[in-house]
Amino acid sequence: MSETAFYTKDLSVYYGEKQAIKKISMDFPEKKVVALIGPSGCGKSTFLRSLNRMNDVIPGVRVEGDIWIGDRNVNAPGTDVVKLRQNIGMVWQKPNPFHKSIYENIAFGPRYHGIRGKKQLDEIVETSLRKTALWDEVKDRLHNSGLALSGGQQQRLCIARSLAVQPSILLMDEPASALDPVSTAKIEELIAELKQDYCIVIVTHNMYQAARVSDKTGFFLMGDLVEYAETSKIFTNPTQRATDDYISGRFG
Ligand SMILES: Nc1ncnc2c1ncn2[C@@H]1O[C@H](COP(=O)(O)OP(=O)(O)OP(=O)(O)O)[C@@H](O)[C@H]1O
Repeated sequence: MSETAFYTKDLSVYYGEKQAIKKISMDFPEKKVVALIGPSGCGKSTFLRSLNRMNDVIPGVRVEGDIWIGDRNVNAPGTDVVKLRQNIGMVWQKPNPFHKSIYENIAFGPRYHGIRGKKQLDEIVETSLRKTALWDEVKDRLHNSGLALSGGQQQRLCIARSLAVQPSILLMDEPASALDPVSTAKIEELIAELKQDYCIVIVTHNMYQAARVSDKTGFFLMGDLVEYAETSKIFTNPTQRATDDYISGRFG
């Protein structure tokens, strides 16, 4: 049995009057991958973004309920959101490196959090790039722009950038949907490696991908969490009719 990395309790998210997430309670184990699946508009991304308070920046959003990491409630008013996002990293659908060198993309976060020594920053850059299997591909051009990399490399750079500030949880919103099949396979391999050290939550439209990379899967429908179980169970023997209909392609 894994320890719980964090969990939500009755988490609801509203856009104005519209309730997009309905009282979701869900636990996320350490060193496991959890996939969030469901048809377009069911609330997967809204739920994911609420986990590190990214929804705070969207006007008109209201959040109710709790997110607990140990004995700290992410939604408590006194939460330091910068520290929170250091601990809960985020990778978006489209790779979004800074308009900076490969080195600076990685060093930016640690420097922001107070690390100044060149030797230490060099080490963080190398370790982060090694963790995302990019080091050998870029070690001779660390001072070239991150934007000169291929799409797949840019996405791995963005993952490396998240890792550089030593998170314990990584949120990934369709991290491979903008990539070609070879780059997608590399991201999936990387997820399998990274889960040795991190709790990973991934939103994906691709059910094969959910089945390949995740240990647990949650099926969302119209803001509800319909079913949440081991991935093998969800894909072979779901208990809910709606889950069965979705995974067998009868809707969505
Ligand atoms: N900024 C916003 N303002 C108002 N409503 C929004 C906003 N973002 C999302 N919604 C609505 O909230 C609901 C959930 O959207 P969300 O993007 O979380 O779903 P999703 O399952 O991630 O969809 P997709 O798979 O298409 O990305 C949808 O009805 C959507 O229209």
